Amino acid sequence: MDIFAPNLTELYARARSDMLLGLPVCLSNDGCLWLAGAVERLSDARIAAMRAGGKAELALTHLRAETLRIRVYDNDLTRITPDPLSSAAELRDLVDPGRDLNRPLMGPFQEIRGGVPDVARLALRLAKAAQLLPAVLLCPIDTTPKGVTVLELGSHGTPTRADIRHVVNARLPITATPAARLHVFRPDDGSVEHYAIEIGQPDRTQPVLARLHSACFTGDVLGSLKCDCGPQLHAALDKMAAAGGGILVYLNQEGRGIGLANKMRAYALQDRGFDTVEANHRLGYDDDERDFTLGARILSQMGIRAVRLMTNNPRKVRQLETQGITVAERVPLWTPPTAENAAYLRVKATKSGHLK
Ligand SMILES: Nc1nc2c(ncn2[C@@H]2O[C@H](COP(=O)(O)OP(=O)(O)OP(=O)(O)O)[C@@H](O)[C@H]2O)c(=O)[nH]1
Ligand SMILES: [Zn+2]
Repeated sequence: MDIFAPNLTELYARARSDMLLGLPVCLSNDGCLWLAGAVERLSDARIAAMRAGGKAELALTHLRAETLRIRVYDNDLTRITPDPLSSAAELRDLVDPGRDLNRPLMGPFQEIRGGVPDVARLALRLAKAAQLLPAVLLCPIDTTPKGVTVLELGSHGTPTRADIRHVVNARLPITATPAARLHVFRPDDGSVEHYAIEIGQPDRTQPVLARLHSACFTGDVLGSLKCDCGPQLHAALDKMAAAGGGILVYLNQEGRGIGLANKMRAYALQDRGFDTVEANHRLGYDDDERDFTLGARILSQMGIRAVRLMTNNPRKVRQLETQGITVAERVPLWTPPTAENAAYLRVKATKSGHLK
């Protein structure tokens, strides 16, 4: 095997980057070839070239389909035949919920049944991994155009979770305590880095006070009043400092894993009356796209086997436990609600199963 040839993890990472660049990727399934590109990023010229053969499918998640009242035949996704003349902007209109209310009479849509939904499923997965709107254009082709990344379905399987490596750590005195260190972790699939803030010298022979915090640029950095992230972050660090030790894993899964651009799309929908869960669904995303197993792997690498986890979210507890980290205790982490975040916190409790 050619030592410079990308392995499966590296190929998927390339395909994800291509999607983000607006380049189609080639998906090969049982000898059939498809070009697949994320609608959000495709130019008119690339769409025209992809559709040169005359056939095309537009794939959306079932959640986006439900918003557009499109029938779903493939459980988690739907495929429709796009208008042969539709421009890049018109396709984007269809997939971007920010425009739904401007164009209330979209449709009727021509659903596609049969065929191979697995190709669409993989393409949607790549668009999500690139934190784009989960909507892809798929066009069958005869030969792979030069330079296009090729992924084969089935034969190689899909890559398992990439390893994550400790890169560096250094002392970082912070407001909560001068006794803090920042560790940086880097996944092998070229995705975003994650951090761990180690407070004091936690006793690893006992369950360690820990938190998995998900990035929230608006709350953590700007002090947004729409959520409780900033106050939770600082309360957690203060409690760890008061207890003499702890580890806060800072996962760069902004917006529950959909990225800041999509979170802001969701906020715009919330200003039109949708709640935090409904807004994600209208985008085509699940309400929570985070992978907490990353947190478990970071904790394991730091020599942590058991934790007292500061959270109100039972999913975090479950996912840590399935990854072999013992959650000896769940420590509630409440901050006083504000007029701006009360409704958001209520929806987390009623729809997302957050505990009191
Ligand atoms: N998509 C979306 N993400 C949001 C919204 N409000 C906050 N977030 C994100 O939600 C996440 C909140 O993370 P956490 O506080 O770690 O998680 P949690 O599920 O609330 O659980 P605990 O705080 O541990 O109880 C962050 O990634 C925020 O960016 C929203 O309205 N929509
Ligand atoms: Zn937040």
